[in-house]
Amino acid sequence: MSQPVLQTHALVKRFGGITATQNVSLSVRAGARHALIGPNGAGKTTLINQLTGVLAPTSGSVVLEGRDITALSPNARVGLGLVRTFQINQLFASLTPTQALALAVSSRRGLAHRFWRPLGQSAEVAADVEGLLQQFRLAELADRPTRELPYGKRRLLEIALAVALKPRVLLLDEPAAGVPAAERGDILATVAALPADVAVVLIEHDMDLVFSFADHITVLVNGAMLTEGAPDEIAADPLVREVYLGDTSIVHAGGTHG
Ligand SMILES: Nc1ncnc2c1ncn2[C@@H]1O[C@H](COP(=O)(O)OP(=O)(O)OP(=O)(O)O)[C@@H](O)[C@H]1O
Repeated sequence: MSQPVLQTHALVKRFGGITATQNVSLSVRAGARHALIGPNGAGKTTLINQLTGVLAPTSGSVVLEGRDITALSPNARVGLGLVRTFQINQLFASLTPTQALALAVSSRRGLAHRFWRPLGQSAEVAADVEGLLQQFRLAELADRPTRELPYGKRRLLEIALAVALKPRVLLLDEPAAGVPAAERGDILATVAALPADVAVVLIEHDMDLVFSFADHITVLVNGAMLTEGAPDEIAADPLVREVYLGDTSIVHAGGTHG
């Protein structure tokens, strides 16, 4: 068993009378493929926001590689290797994938102030960018403005931008959401091929993706951890099936992959 790389200890988040995170103690091992699932309103987004530092917990702590990061800003956490996927904003939409990735790679390498020099001046940056374009199946569209890319390719670029920062822990929030069926294969394949030494925490409603990807699943219900375990244990768990009653996807996914 590898060491935990990311942990929460008795995390609690209250919004007025609502407890959106109830005493959650999560442990993500180095290199894990860890999925967080739960019905709508289970508290997945609230938990991720406390991991990234967007939300401060009411009580409890977040620990990255043994270091308490509960009080650190989102940027400081990225610097320590806790990275979530970017939403491509207006600025990035006007850049090409090559330019956007060069910006991300340069910022990791501490060269951001030199980014606006013509590309190619830093051979190391160019090599990193080329590798990411290949890895994320973006090479053919590398020099088109991002806003012209098919939706699935934009989602791939979002993951590539996060990977460009060389995370220790990568938080993937619904990478396949809204992606048309024809483009989903690319997402599944690239997510499956993420570097083995990076721990990946996936939030996803698509149970086929969850069960094809995860080696460990934590189930949240009403802000609390209902259970966790290997995918086959989760798929066979009567409590989990009860929570998903009426949602046959988990039964189907467990039967297919579990
Ligand atoms: N800023 C907020 N203020 C008040 N209540 C909130 C806030 N954010 C979330 N909540 C509440 O906390 C609970 C958990 O919400 P959260 O969005 O974390 O769930 P989720 O599992 O991500 O749901 P979904 O799968 O629908 O995105 C819900 O009851 C929600 O209404």
